[in-house]
Amino acid sequence: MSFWTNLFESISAKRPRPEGKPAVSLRERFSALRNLPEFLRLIWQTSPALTLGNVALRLLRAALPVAMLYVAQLLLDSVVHLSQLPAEQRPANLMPASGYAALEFGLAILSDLLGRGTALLDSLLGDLFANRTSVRLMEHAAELDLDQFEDSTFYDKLERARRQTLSRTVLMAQVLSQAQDVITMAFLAVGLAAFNPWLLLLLLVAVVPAFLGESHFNERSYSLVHGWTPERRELDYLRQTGASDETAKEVKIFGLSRFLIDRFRQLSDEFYQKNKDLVIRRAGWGSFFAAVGAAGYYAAYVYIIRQAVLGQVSIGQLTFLAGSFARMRGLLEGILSRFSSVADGALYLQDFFDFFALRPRIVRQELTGERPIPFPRPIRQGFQFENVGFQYKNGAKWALRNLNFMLKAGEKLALVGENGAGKTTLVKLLARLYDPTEGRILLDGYDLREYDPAELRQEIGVIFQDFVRFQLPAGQNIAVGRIDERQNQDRIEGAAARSLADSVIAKLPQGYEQMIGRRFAGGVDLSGGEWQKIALGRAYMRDAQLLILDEPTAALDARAEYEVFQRFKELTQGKTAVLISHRFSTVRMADRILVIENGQLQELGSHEELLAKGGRYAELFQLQAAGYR
Ligand SMILES: Nc1ncnc2c1ncn2[C@@H]1O[C@H](COP(=O)(O)OP(=O)(O)OP(=O)(O)O)[C@@H](O)[C@H]1O
Repeated sequence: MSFWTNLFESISAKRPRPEGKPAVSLRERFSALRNLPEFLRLIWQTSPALTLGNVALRLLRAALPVAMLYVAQLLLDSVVHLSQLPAEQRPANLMPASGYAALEFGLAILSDLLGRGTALLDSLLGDLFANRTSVRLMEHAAELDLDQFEDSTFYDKLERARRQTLSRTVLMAQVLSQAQDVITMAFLAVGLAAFNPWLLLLLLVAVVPAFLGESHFNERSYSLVHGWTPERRELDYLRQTGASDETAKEVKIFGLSRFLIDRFRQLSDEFYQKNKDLVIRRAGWGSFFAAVGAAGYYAAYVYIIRQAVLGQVSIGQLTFLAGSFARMRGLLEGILSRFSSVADGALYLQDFFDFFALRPRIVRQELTGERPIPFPRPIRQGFQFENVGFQYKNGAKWALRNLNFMLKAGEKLALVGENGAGKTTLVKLLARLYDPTEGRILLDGYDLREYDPAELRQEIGVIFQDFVRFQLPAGQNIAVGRIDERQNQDRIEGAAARSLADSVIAKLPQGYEQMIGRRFAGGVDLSGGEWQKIALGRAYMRDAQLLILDEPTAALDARAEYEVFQRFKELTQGKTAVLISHRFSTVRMADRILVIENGQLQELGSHEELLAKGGRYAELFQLQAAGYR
């Protein structure tokens, strides 16, 4: 005990632990193995036929080594027997030996075929499993809440779960090979134990140190990689920012590439150094343990040869035993070292399952016991904010507080306020991307949380100021507003006409089929205002009862903006709408205007009322008007 403890302490003496990240204990590694049954279940679900085939081939392969060794023993003994016959009798007695030789040849061919068969099934099953897993990861990520995406520990989890997609297929092959080798071992052990059980013990002594060493270094490397997840994310970010179409413009103008490259180099060098120390120590100790293993093997070999010399075993048995011992040593070493990589794989699986264990919190809730509450069509009263307050998880202050007002059905409400006042946050609460931290929002008398979030979102169309520029054909870029209608060309063109995107698309060489954005071959990029018209088209694509436009016209020229809003009033007749804008020419078209300051409601009323009141709105309006005079 103390020898090994000292040994391992000396191995790890000079290695600083990755900052703040505790190493993974052997117990944790063992307990991570409990993830394997679930993992195997997932593999089985991927393809029962491929899994069964794989297992069957491996079972056959497991029995082959002992069969081959045994046939070799018979062959040798019969050759020795043959050599002891008078020369003239030999040709007539060739049969058993040549039969064994043919059998051995057959087994060798079979072994090769089975090896290739399992490799093939492994690769097919692995590919299928990796694809299914990626799909499941995407599906699950789609179910989660926005604030979960804004949490960096969540991202680290997602990152580790994603990164391991490939290694999971390796893990699968390892688990299966492990089972196969254990069975082969069992066959060989029976033969060896029948000869002398002490040889089995010698075998363990020869191999266990190598296993412990391997296990120790695997644990170190898992801790290192695990502890470095945030930095690796940063590395990816730097790599991407340094060379992507979205950032190239600013990186060039500001001359940022040196800054980004230096940071990348610094981080990657640091990781390289840490990893280098580890791999060097691992190689050194690995050689030492291999020597211990070899000494054990040769001790056994000498013993078996001695028995042969004493005439206690035949030459055939000598080859069988020496072969078995060598083979078992190889197998046992393989099993033990694979055990630690399987245990590591199982630790990574923990990240994977942890990610799937995350549950969205924004779901339908039963608050009044009346369920399910169908979404009102049409909305009769509107959205009532009752003392609504909201604080971002990672935000120090309240983004919104004490909000009390009614967004009436059919009303066009404009939100006005300085940068960071809380306008976008209010809109996110309406779409239930977040739930209020305090207070509640009622829709026609029921808490928003009582409606099905998916149904709610179907009835709300939001175009955010940072809308996504999808790298898709123009028509599809509008169709994302109602993706199930993407084949409905009339609807797409109707939406484009309302948002003025039709004139943009008319100028594109391939019209609605034109790929936009620069990411893919043949893509054409648009100006900021042209993109905005496309994004606005998404709002019209959707037949929603509540339309929210968060600074939808910021990039539009004056004429386009005027036209957009003229149409907007007509086209959203009877619908409820919320507009966020910093342009008062737009804002004044709304029925009522809500002024937010520091997350609090400051004023609420029509343009005329607020001007007459001479408060904050009047002040901001005059300020902007003065700029035009
Ligand atoms: N995801 C987030 N996590 C933490 N804080 C946030 C987050 N999003 C916004 N905030 C903070 O909440 C406050 C309100 O932000 P919000 O985006 O609602 O402002 P806004 O009125 O829409 O501003 P702008 O006119 O600049 O678009 C700001 O102080 C902002 O820093």
